Amino acid sequence: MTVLDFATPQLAVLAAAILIFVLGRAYSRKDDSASKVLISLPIVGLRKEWFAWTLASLRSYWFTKDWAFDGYLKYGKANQPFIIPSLDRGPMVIVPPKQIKKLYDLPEDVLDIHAVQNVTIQTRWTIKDQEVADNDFQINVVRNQITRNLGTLTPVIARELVLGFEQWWGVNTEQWREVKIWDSCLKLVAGASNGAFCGTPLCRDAKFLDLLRDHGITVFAGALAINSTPKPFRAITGKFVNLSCNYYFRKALKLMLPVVKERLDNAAKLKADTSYNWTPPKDGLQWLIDECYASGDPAQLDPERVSFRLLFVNDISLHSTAYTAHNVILDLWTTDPASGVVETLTDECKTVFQEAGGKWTREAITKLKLVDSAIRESMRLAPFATVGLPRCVVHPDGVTLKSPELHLPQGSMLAIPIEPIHQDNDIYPDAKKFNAFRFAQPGGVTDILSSANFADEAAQQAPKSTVTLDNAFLGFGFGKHACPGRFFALNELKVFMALLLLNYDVQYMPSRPPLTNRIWLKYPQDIPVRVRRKPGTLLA
Ligand code: HEM
Repeated sequence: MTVLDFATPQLAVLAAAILIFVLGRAYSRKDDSASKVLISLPIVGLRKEWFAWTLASLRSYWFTKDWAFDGYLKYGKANQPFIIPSLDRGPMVIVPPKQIKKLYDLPEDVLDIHAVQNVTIQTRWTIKDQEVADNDFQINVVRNQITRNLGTLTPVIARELVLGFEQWWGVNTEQWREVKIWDSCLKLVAGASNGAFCGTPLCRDAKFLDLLRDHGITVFAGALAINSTPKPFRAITGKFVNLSCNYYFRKALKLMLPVVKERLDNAAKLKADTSYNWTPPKDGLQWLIDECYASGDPAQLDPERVSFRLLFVNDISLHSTAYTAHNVILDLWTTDPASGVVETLTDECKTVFQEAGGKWTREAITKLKLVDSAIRESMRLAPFATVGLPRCVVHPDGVTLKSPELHLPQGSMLAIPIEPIHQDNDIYPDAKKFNAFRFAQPGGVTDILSSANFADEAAQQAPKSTVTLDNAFLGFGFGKHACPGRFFALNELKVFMALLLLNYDVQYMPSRPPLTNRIWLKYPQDIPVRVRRKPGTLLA
């Protein structure tokens, strides 16, 4: 017997003891001054047991959704904030619906989003070029040029979606084809979005589109893994995630760099000589380059940095849009076929398309009111987070709420119970049901807003587009940091649905395939769906 053989059981016990202690310390919030005050709030999910916070944090991996609904019914609806432990974010103060407006309109120096976002996606490890995260003028491009130019971009998106559907869903009008719905939505959305972001050849390069998918998922899943690792060990997870993100970045860079360099070269020549024979394309990449020039900082024109900005816009837009498209498909083709919902939507698309002279333009797309309602309804039922929109109280004096009187100290992490609000029967009658036309009916919206919780909102009675924000529909966020890409996303989703409804049959599924819930996140399973091209179909 060697010394090692003898020592192994003792060493294992010692190592386990140290690990439990470190984990206990890491997840324990007792030393945290913010937590001391917050502990006075009701906590859902915490048991009276040893290492209570550690164990509750670990359980949050499976039970966050249950806790959010329990706490919402017990406290949130009575306008009482409550806490749920969370593996990756520590104790989260769940804001009751009536307090959302007051809190989420507070200035940045009181309630911060940037530091929280940097932690949420662990920019230190996931974003190779920190300048892209810190000086994020790609957001301006989304908010301004991309949104203002939807007229130019809509035919491009339609063209790429037609090609994408033909490639991934096929053109056979006789035989059904099985497609993995999540992956095919990712491919379709990546191609269409990049038609608008950077045009051909990249938007048709299947390898590039897969890399966008892989980089995005590595950033988000990697960040979740880092945040779920006890603090003393985060650098280990971080390094691993960093290597994975860089691997996909390098591969995507190889494909992006020649395109970006050519653009920068042409843009520089045009700047130097206005008679230079080149018309700048109207797309996201070109507007990014314009912003780089506008910054007055030559370092922004580095081709690798510009490429990373393009990749970053994909990171923040691809999965959320594909997730929504995938949910709308699952919601529509699990409605009762006898309800005629799919046929009504198809008729709307046919009428609008014919009136527009057989072309999908921005103007035509805005007329698809029923499709818009179906998308908003699907986003209501399946937001990507059970509790989301995290913010941190950063002001040294904290934040004091009135009725009920409550002080939230500096360091408090806030989040909104998105799914419980979206599924509250007092706000949305028959809330668990997918009612595709709920938001197209003025009466339906009035009923929602005149519910007891939202009586102060009852004035807004018009039917609501998916891009309209309110504190009972949080799919695109709320307040000044609500999604600036929502106009682009909705426009793209409507083109997507119109092309699908006009050109493909989808086989009805017996029941709505469930989403997977892990911590606060909801994500799709890659369900096979049977599709077939309609004969004599209308394309773009
Ligand atoms: C259906 C698709 C989408 C969904 C569900 C979605 C959802 C959201 C949500 C909920 C937020 C707010 C996060 C918070 O307050 O903490 C957000 C922010 C953001 N989204 Fe989207 N998004 C979508 C598509 C897009 C697209 C297509 C783009 C870009 C073209 C985009 C760009 C952004 C940016 C830049 C922010 C950060 C805004 C800021 O920090 O001020 N999103 N998105």
